[in-house]
Amino acid sequence: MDGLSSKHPLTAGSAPIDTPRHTQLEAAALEQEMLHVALREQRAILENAPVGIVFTLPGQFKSCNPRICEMLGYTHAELSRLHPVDVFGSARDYQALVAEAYPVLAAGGLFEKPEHPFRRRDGSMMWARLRGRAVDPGAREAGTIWIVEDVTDVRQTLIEVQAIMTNATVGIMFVRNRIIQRYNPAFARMFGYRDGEALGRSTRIVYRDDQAFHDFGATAYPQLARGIPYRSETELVCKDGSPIWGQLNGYLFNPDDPDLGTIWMFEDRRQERFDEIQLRNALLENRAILDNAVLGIAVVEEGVTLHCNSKMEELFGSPAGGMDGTPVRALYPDEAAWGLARVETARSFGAGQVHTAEYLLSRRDGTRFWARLSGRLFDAADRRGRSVWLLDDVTARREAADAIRRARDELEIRVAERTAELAGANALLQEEINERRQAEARVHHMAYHDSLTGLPNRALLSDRLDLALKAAQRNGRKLAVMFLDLDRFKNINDSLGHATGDHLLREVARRLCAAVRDSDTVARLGGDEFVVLLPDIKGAQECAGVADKIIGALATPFPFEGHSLHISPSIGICLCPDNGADVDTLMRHADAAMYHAKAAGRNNYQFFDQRLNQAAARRFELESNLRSALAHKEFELHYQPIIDTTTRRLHALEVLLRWRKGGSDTLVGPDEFIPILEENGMIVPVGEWVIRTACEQIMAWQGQGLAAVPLAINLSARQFMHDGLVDSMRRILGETGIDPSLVEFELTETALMQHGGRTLEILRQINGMGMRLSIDDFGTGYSSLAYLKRFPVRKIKIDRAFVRELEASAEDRAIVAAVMALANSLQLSVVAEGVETEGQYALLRSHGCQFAQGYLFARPLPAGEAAQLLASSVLEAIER
Ligand SMILES: Nc1nc2c(ncn2[C@@H]2O[C@H](COP(=O)(O)O[C@H]3[C@@H](O)[C@H](n4cnc5c(=O)[nH]c(N)nc54)O[C@@H]3COP(=O)(O)O)[C@@H](O)[C@H]2O)c(=O)[nH]1
Repeated sequence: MDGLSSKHPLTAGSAPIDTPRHTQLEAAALEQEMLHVALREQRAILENAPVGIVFTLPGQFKSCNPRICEMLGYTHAELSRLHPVDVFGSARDYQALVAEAYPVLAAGGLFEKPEHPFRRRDGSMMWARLRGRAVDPGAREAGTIWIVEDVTDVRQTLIEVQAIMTNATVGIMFVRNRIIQRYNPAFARMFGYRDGEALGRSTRIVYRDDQAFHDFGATAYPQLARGIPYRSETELVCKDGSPIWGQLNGYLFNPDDPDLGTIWMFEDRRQERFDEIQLRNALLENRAILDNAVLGIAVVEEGVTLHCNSKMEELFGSPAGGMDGTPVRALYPDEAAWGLARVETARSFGAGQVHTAEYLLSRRDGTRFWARLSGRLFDAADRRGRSVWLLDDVTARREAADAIRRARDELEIRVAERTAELAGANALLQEEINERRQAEARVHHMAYHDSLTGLPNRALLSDRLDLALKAAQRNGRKLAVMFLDLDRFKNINDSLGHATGDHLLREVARRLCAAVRDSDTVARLGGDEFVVLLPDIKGAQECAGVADKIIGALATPFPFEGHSLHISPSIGICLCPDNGADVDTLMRHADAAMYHAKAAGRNNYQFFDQRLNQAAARRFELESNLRSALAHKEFELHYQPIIDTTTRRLHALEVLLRWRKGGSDTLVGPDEFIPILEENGMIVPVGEWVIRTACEQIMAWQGQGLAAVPLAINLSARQFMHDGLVDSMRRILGETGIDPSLVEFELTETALMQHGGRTLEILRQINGMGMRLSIDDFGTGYSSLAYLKRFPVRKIKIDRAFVRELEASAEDRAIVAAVMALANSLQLSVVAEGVETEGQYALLRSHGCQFAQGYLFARPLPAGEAAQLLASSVLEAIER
């Protein structure tokens, strides 16, 4: 490898020349000189050659130039000592190259290898282009000359370029004379060609048609020729004819040598174009939306309207584009409104929220309208950044809302008023309901209770008795019904007045209730009639105990307004089941027993027995017969004389009613039937009949020429209370033509007291007609000086109860004396009734009694007999 050194100079290869000696010498010297020159030149070439030159013998470097040392990093001496294999990557690599090169070298050919790796002294690899030629192809040991060209950098560059080509996402194509020289995988993918498929083909294949191919060439190549890269976005076509849109960039390889061709890079921008189209469409759509939006839309930045839609301009009365670049402040009517809007907007944006509010805004012409604004920052992080605002004219809505609010307020007022009215009405209604309920309760209570005492009435008693009967029958127990009537209550009531009577009844009710158990029922049937129901009783003995208790309870006088009232009961007792098993029977039997108690002297109790039932039956029969008695003309009048005690002559006749029951011979006395007539009200027509008949009788007697004596006609309490009494009397007087002074009416104290304030008026009317009045049964009631003074009565009649014992009773005599004194002081006449003995008569006369009536003089006489009495002879008999 030192063949390039001076030890073994290479020959010039020229042949010896046959010249003269000196000439030969000179020629030789010249030749020598020329050889030296040539040798120096060659050495200079070898030493300065940019490629490595090595002369190898089998297994050794014979010689080499500096460049190869430089390439491999060895000194010349180091390299000379190496075996060639040392500069190869491995022995196998060396062997492989020798095996590859030897046939070529042996054949005298030039062995070439574009690149082969060698290992440098520092271990790094060097890629070199190898060219070798045997010095003597026939003699391997003659050695081989190798030219070694370092292509490491070029190779690296090629690798890098290849890598770029391979991995580029853009399509790259090398073109020369519009023929495709090379293209990368990306190009192949984009245009649908396989590797190498498009090589050598015209670039026409990427154009739509010839015209496009031509047009492109006409545009691009002149530009490239001027050294200006070609750039454009263009549409090409793929192998399958589909269009492909992309960015096309073209360059000349070497502007100085256009023939080297061009390089084209194509970036597929179909997606971007699609996105752009989409974006453009979206923008167009947005623009259309904005322009057609019913809301005003504006973009605002730093208090300035950047742009807005046509609706916004319309709302503010601005021409197209008139609001762009104008301050938002101008949209507000004043500084205060603008300031408030800013503060509120800043607060919302600061909180990362959309700002929504309603503001009064100002149009371009100064008019105002209410707008609902809704602003949103483009970037929530940039509070001072750009914002978009939606604006809606809500004036109409607000006015409508105001109208609705006003209407609602008015409605609420009206509703409140109406509610108040309704509440009032409701309260009234409620009050009415309550009143009605109370009234109903009262009515119900009244229906079942006695209004005076509050005790159960007949109806409620009947219910309770019915229930008690069923319970008693179910349980096999007894019950008792006690019928209770107050003795002489009528006298107290008539003489002391209703108020006293009422008070007494209430007190009696209270004491009765206190006397029995709570489980017993005390009822008031009316008047002075009470019933006590004992629903659970063992027998008659227990009943008698209760009756005694009641009698005891009422025995204590009842104090009232300074009076000490005495009352006693007559009690009739009836037991179930002994005396009856139903309500009617028990009530009827108890009633009958009560009458029996009355008959037995009052202030006692009597148990029912069947005989009483018969009496009750008779009473019932009487009552039913009485109803037809008047029509059947079964009544007749008897007349009892009243004599003047001074002359013992007939003074008057008392008219006494008799009932010829059923037209029989026996007469029924008034004590038996008058109470019944009073009870059923028939006393009014019967009483009128009595007055009329008596008057007619007088007229008849007068017509017969008999002496005219006054007639004393009894008026019962109920008759006196009847409203038609006075008219009836006036009618009878008129119709009979009787002298009114011949008619005298006898009224009991009871009757006089029962009519209250009307009594005096009626008495005056009777008196005013010329008829006279007297007080019957005087002394049995509450004989009051006051009414004697006030009432227009002429006469009082001492009850026969005081006359009966007159001879024996000093007390009765004292009473008669007192009555006489009273009558005298009031200038009243006195009639004593029931005079049966001369002794009684004498005593009465001695007390100054002017008139007397009794069996001593005459019994009540039929009209015929009374007419005879009127004859003087009979009068003589009376006078005796
Ligand atoms: N409202 C009416 N009441 C009338 C009428 N007719 C009668 N009466 C009243 O009936 C009661 C009973 O009357 P009478 O049975 O007729 O008894 C009268 C006399 O017979 C009776 N008398 C008369 N003298 C005696 C006597 O000496 N002893 C005795 N034991 N009885 C005698 O007295 C009755 C008259 O009483 P008076 O009326 O109080 O004067 C009786 O209360 C009548 O009032 C009538 O039409 N309407």
